[in-house]
Amino acid sequence: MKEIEVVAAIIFDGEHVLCVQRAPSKYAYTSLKYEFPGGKVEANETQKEALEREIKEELSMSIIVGSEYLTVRHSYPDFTILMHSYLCIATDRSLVLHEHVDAKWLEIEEFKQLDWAAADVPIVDKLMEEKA
Ligand SMILES: Nc1nc2c([nH]c(=O)n2[C@H]2C[C@H](O)[C@@H](COP(=O)(O)OP(=O)(O)OP(=O)(O)O)O2)c(=O)[nH]1
Repeated sequence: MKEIEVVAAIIFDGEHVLCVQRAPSKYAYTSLKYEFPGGKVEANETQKEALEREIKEELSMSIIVGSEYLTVRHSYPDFTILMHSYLCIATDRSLVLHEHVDAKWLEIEEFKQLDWAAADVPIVDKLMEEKA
């Protein structure tokens, strides 16, 4: 099955983390799900460069990319993603939604209220365990 490499930013501003909702799409399993912003890694860029580029394109935000947090391989019915998540810091909370339909700054304890993309669940669980 086709595997795509994806980077995702866990963006902190103090105790709050940015959670964004995907737009409706043909794939029911990612349509309107919450995720950590990011996207596909292009040829000739590092994961860190891909993250900085995606966060600018999707949210007009700049971030400081820190350490890698968790890598998840998840198979959806039509493709597999290999997703690298990074701990990041927001330099400013202001953002513009260019692709997503909602953004929430939540404390980690509040994460369970959201309907997350399945690939994100191990990341959400790890953040929640470490916070507990
Ligand atoms: N960015 C991101 N993508 C995720 C997460 N969880 C998850 O299942 N995905 C999936 C959704 C998509 O199928 C894929 C990422 O592709 P994308 O469509 O966001 O990437 P992109 O911005 O480069 O897309 P494109 O429009 O250029 O094709 O990974 C997540 O937390 N963050």
